[in-house]
Amino acid sequence: MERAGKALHSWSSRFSRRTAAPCDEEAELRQLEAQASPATLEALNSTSELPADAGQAGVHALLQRYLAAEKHDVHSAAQRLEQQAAWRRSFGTVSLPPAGSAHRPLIVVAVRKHLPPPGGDLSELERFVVMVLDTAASYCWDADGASGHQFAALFDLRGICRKNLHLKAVAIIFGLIERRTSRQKLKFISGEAGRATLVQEMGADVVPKELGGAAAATPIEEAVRRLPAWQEQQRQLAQRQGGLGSASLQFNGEIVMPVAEQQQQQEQQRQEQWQEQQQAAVPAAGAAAGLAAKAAVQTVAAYVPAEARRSEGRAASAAPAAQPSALVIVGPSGVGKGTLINRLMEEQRDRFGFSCSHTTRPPREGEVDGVHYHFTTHEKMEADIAADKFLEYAHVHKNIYGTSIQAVQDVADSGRCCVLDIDVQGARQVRKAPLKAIFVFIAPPSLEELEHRLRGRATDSEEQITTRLRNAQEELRSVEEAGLYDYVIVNNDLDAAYQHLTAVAQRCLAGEQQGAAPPPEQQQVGQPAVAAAYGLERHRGRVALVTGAGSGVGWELANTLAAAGLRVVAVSRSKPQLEKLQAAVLELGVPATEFLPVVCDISKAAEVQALPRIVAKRWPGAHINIVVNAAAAPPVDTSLLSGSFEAWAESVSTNILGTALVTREAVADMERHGSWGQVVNVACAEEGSGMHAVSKQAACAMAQELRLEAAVRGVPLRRRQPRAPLPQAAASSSRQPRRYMRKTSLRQSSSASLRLTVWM
Ligand SMILES: Nc1nc2c(ncn2[C@@H]2O[C@H](COP(=O)(O)OP(=O)(O)O)[C@@H](O)[C@H]2O)c(=O)[nH]1
Ligand SMILES: Nc1ncnc2c1ncn2[C@@H]1O[C@H](COP(=O)(O)OP(=O)(O)O)[C@@H](O)[C@H]1O
Repeated sequence: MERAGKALHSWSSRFSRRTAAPCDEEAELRQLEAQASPATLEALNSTSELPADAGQAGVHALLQRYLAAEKHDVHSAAQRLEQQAAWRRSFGTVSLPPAGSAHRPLIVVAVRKHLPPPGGDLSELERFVVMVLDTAASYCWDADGASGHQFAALFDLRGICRKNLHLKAVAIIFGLIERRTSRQKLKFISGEAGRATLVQEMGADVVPKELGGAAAATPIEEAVRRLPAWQEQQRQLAQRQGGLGSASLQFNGEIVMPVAEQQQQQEQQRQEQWQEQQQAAVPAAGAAAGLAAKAAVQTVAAYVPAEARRSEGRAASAAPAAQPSALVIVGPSGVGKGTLINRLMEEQRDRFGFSCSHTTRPPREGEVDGVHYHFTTHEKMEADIAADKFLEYAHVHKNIYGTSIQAVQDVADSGRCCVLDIDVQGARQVRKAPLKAIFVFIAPPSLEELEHRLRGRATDSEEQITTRLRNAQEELRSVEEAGLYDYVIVNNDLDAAYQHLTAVAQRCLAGEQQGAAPPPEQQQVGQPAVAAAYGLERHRGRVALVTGAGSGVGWELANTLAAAGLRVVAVSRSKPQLEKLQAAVLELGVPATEFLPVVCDISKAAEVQALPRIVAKRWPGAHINIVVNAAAAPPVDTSLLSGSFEAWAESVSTNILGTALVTREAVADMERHGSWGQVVNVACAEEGSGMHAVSKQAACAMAQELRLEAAVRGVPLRRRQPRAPLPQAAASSSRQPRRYMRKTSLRQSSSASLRLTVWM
């Protein structure tokens, strides 16, 4: 409050210094207030332009700003004020779910051409988006976790097209969203199917009518005023219903974005066509070498994503378009997993099949062998485990439980989505296995309620209940494990929990896979001697993305890295060049599964953003480890005095912006996976002339900026000399190899979730 007051004071005093002639401010203010509509004045109280708690003084300071902007013409200031207010009202809506609904409130921001108000400045837009996100965030991280409210923000981009695109405004919005949300929480929705998913996931009572729901939406500014009362009402309701007992169960909300459909579809189609061609071209013999040779991989092959199966030499046509992902349900005993799963099975038996586990625990009354469990003995189970028959197994509540590979295979063979009910230890193992799956943790509203349900079920002895409750506390803590679960569903109201579960289950049917599975064990390929020659041994099996791979240094580096046994993503605008490179790489004996050529224009954000997805699709569980920025526009016609504007623009957009885009997306991919990596910028400050030289100097300066930004994020910097010069192959290009690289390393000091090395 005090800080807000000070900020306001300094802001308004700055303003008063800028005011031209002294005038009767009081009288002007009164006139302006008289001319403005009461609704507009009322809305100013909660405007995002003011620091919180700015009060009446803040509103007056704001009105003074309008007066100053209109050179103290009260009538114009009033008009401008109304214009701004109308713009703000049109900006978006909030729909608050009715009391007792399990759905989260939805903020819908309509992104349109007139994003900034007529003549308005972009900083207001920035403040507005911040307010929307902050409102969403503050409710996501609800202080005591009692109400468990989560907001979702939906940025409706359907009104945007090439003709009316206000690029800077959209860039501001995306920048702010990216900084304030984890990408896992960001979803892109498009088309009719997307809309249906939106209604299903968010609930018809919060999705506005125009998006297919049934909610009446309120303008954002008005809803913001109603929020405290609404939240209080929900909190009281939650308290009456028992509340969410464990603070550890808080998790944040999601940002949902419908994107300009056409653009997304085109981009997707282009990438998919290319990928299809590449995958069809994979020769069977070489491909098999690239697959993990674990028993589980071969046996649950139906779950290995289609592209990997194709590369095993099976007929592509034999595989359905989207193999469902498995649905892994985890949660403490008595939370309601069985109840939820049974309902899913009853309602959608033709789509979902239960993986019947093995257990050494004796059957409960009514349990049927081969239906609820395969009941077995310790000896038999241990022998089967030793014989590698299990995908996972664990000692739970003093018994052994396990999922046999056969159980999953049986369901997969029937073409249905396989549902697993397993404990936390089992979930960790399945995460590491190459099984395409979505992981859901079912949480109780409170430990008391859990105990109540366990006793109410009347299937366990007092001793068993005590063991199960003790274990439950440990199991609940697993919710915080990074990358373990994709969704947490609190089973308070059974119908609401079931509705959430079915929404997730639909994603399984669509073959979606989420989360950050660690890379499966990889068979080492490539030539150890090549790797050793360039000091690349420790990078073998890692994913290196090389831009500018169609020619020159990029070509040579892609070639060499692939030969050394790295998985190479070769990026170029030229498909014919990539085809030639692919042929050359395969000739070196590199398995086709380890080389992924991608046609991509690195100066186009949408295309670059697709790269991590393409990598994950080709190598499930893997992500970009190394990025080599070797792309550069041709240094032709770039003279500063006589060159063409088009050539300058190409130099800047490829050499500077493209390099920055690829770096940002690659580092984000590393960060998402809590992993370390390298960024290699192939640049030399003294290279070329004209705009080309300027762009290369800028690429060098980028290293310094990267270090600064990384330092701000708490990633300390350490300079290091390169251990090895550029691969010899690169030396064959016209430049001296050593001058291409200056290497700097960034390391996180403690609890390293991100270690980043920058080479320049
Ligand atoms: N790891 C693993 N856990 C399992 C498997 N089958 C069941 N479980 C877990 O074992 C725990 C005890 O299951 P159960 O004896 O049926 O008791 P309930 O959960 O209280 O109904 C639960 O957490 C189950 O999710 C399995 O195949 N593997
Ligand atoms: N949302 C809920 N509200 C109240 N009781 C529930 C709810 N969900 C499940 N139950 C009850 O809790 C008990 C335990 O459920 P169960 O499905 O056996 O749990 P789990 O399979 O996770 O051990 C059952 O008696 C079930 O009817």
